[in-house]
Order: sequence, then structure tokens, then C-alpha cells
Amino acid sequence: MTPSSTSPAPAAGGGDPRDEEGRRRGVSRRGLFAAAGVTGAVGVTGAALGIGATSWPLGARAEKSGDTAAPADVVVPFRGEHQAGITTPAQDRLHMAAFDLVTDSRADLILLLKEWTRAAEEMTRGNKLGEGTDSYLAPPSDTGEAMGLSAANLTITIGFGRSLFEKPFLKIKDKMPAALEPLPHFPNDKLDPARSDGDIIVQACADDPQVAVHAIRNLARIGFSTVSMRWSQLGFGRTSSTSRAQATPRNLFGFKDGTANLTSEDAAGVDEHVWVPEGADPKAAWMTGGTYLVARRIRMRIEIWDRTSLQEQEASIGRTKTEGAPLSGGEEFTEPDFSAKGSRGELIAKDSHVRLAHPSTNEGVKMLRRGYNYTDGSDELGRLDAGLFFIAFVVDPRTHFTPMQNRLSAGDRLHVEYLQHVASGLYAIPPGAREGEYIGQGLFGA
Ligand SMILES: C=CC1=C(C)c2cc3[nH]c(cc4nc(cc5[nH]c(cc1n2)c(C)c5CCC(=O)O)C(CCC(=O)O)=C4C)c(C)c3C=C
Ligand SMILES: [Fe+2]
Repeated sequence: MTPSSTSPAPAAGGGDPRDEEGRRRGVSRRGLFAAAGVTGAVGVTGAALGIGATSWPLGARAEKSGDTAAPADVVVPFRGEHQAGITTPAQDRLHMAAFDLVTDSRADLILLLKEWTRAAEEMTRGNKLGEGTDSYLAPPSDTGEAMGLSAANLTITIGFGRSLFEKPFLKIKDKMPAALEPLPHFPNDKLDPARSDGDIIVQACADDPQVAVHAIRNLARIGFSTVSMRWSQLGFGRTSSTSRAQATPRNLFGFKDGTANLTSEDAAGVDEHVWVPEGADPKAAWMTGGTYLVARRIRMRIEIWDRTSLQEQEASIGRTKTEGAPLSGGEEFTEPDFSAKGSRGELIAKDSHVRLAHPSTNEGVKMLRRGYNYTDGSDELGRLDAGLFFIAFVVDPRTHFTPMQNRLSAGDRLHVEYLQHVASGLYAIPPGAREGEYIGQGLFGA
């Protein structure tokens, strides 16, 4: 079981790890609501906002989750050296959207980035947009569906695709990072261009799906006439832990996923494998403290997997299904021993996923995985369109993603037999915005 979507994960040592990381409890939409009492607040707040009590959805939600006494009002700070939503303990839900520019004005884009920064900061605090400034005669600044909900650990992470740098009127081509070179075609890729790439990426993660969706919807609304949405992706059930305080979740193949992931507690590992160091790319000094996001929509052949023996499933992964322990023995967090042999050869098969993805097979590289499960209905043959929306943050995709993906696509039993990559994106994620700055300021200037 993953931790409750409305409760912060307990820290191993007893405290709240999010507090340890410097997060703060803030006044939240739900906090205000709970303080006023659910029934009373519906009347007062609903009337003030011109919303009828019968259209207010929170009462039912709060009662159902039974959390009115202890609302999940944890706020992840938006500003900082690095953007939030990367080493932040992975929340339960994802809404990611890619946008394309529909303007030919550099000033329009800069204005949008400023407005998105302001809106993102407000929403991640759990605040309603345009509070106290809206006119009754104009559309509300906030679409409204998160009123009464807490900030739910919302993070908003913004980045830029290669196509953005190629727009002459933006005059940023000479600042394009070399690491944004297009990903190659990998064996067995069947990519849909309409679900891939995009000028700008926005990742919204939260412990409440409605909060994540609300964030993307409001940013899209603010961006009207400057950007249009190219594709979007909902995800549920995080498939990675990014903090040791989090229990390892499971992917849709039923295996623990994220056991050997980089975690925020491994500061040296994150510095080495995630954050772009000073001097990495003289043309793109603005990326110092940033990172690269690789997104891959990976369809999982669920129906075939479900007819596969447990032995074959475990051999494909290289770990046991129940415990997530390496097939060489031990428990979940025991290091795999790839030299261990049994009567039928290597205990961890040569073509198993963990062997081919392990740093020892990949020149020591690691990545910070932060993916989500997805389901999107079913196809014409009645098969689930489901899989893993793989997200990884890496210091340089040329060293930390492409070689590993080539190895996996060509020879990993999991990839060859049970997976198909159907969409792809690569984005430069600039560093965090400090007080008074906007996201991307280093690229575009004040
Ligand atoms: C290119 C990188 C990777 C892709 C794509 C990928 C897809 C993918 N993985 C699983 C399931 C598991 N992966 C596990 C470990 C693991 N996977 C990668 C990389 C990619 N996975 C790495 C770097 C690792 C860690 C290897 C190590 O250091 O041991 C595991 C085992 C548990 C764990 O450590 O997380 C599982 C299970 C699926 C289902 C999938 C695509 C749908
Ligand atoms: Fe994997």
C-alpha cells in the first residue's frame, strides 16, 4: 500500500521529513475551511464567491476522507535554489502538460513566465488566484475547482523543450544547452509525435488529483493566446520513492518500483547525477542548478504479463515480486550480487532489467526516477491502454539516459517482451526562482 494520499509520509526517525526539509505549514484552502466548520463555511464562503451551497463539492470530499480534523495542509515552497517537484518526496498524483507557443513575441513569453511564476507560487501555497481583485463582470481569475482543498503538497516544475530555442524571434538559440540534442530513435520505439516533445513542459504533482489538475488548468487559462496545450498526461500511484522516508510503491506489473532510486537524502548522489554544475556548458550557464527531464510514455503489455508465470516475471525484473529483493538473495535494500550463480546459471539473468539498468552496467550513472502509473481506457482489441509514465531527472541525458535506454531497448527482457515506448520528451529544467525572480529569468533576462 502506498501512504494515504492525504497524509504526509511519516519520517523514519519520527518527525515529518517534509518539515525537516524546511517545508512549512501554511494557511490552506482546506485549513480555512475546516477552521470555519464545513457547514458554516459553505454558506459564508460560497455566498461571498457567488457559489451556491449545493454546488460546493468539498463537504462530501472532506467527510469521505475523514480528515477535517487534520487537513493535509503541507505546503512545499515554490522558490529556492532548485525547482520543487524534483527531489520533493514524490506525491501521489501527476498532471503534466506540454505547451507550444502560439505567439511570435518574445515579450509575450516573458510576461507569461512571470505570470506563471506568480500563479504557481500562489497555488502551491494553497491560495486562490485573484483573491479580492476579481470583478463580478469578468471571468474569475481562478477556475475554482480547488476551493476548499488544501495545497496537498502541490509542486509546479517548468522547463523548456528544444523547439523553443529554435524560434528565431526568441533570440535564444545561442543559449540552447548542448545536452538538449534530440534523443535518438531507440529499438522498438513507436512514438506518437502528437504526444511527444513541446516548447514548454509543466509538471504538476500533488497528493490530491483535483489540486494537480486545477494547477495545470489555471496555467493553461493564463496562457491563452500565448501558448496552446500540445498534450497532457494524468498519472496516479507514484512509481518511485525520492525520499528514504517513503515506502516503495508498486508499478502496474505489481513490482516494487523505486527501491534503488536516488533519494533526496543522498545529497552527494543528487549533486553528481541530477543538478547541472557550474561550468558544465559555457553557452548555457543559465542552466547551473537546473536539470534535464526525460519523459517517456511506456505502454505495458498488461494482458501478456498477467498470463506469464511468476518465475518469468521475476526473472525479467531480477527481483522478487513480493519483497522486491534481488534474486541473488537478501531483502529489498540488499545490493544485488550479479556474480551469484545457482544450478541453472546466474541468479540474476543477463537480460534482466535491474542488471541492465544497474550503475555497474552503465559507467556508474544513476538517475532520479519520478514516474507515475497511467491508464487511458482500452484499445480496439479490449486491451488496457496502461503503463508507466516514466519521468527521470538527470544531469545530462547524453550520459545519464541515452546509453542506458539503448541497452534496455535492445536487450532487456522487460523491454523486448512486455513494453513499448509510445511518446517521448526531453526538456531543460532551469534552476529555481529566488525571491523576486521568475522561472527562466537566467535565459531571458529581467
Ligand atoms: C532508461 C531508464 C529506465 C526505464 C525506461 C525504465 C522503465 C521501467 N522500469 C520498470 C520497473 C522497474 N525498474 C526497476 C529499476 C530500475 N529501472 C531503471 C531505469 C529505467 N526503468 C533503473 C536505473 C533502475 C534501478 C537499477 C538499480 O540500480 O538496481 C525496478 C526494480 C526496483 C527499483 O530499483 O526501482 C523495477 C521493478 C518498468 C515497469 C518500466 C517501464 C514500464
Ligand atoms: Fe526500471
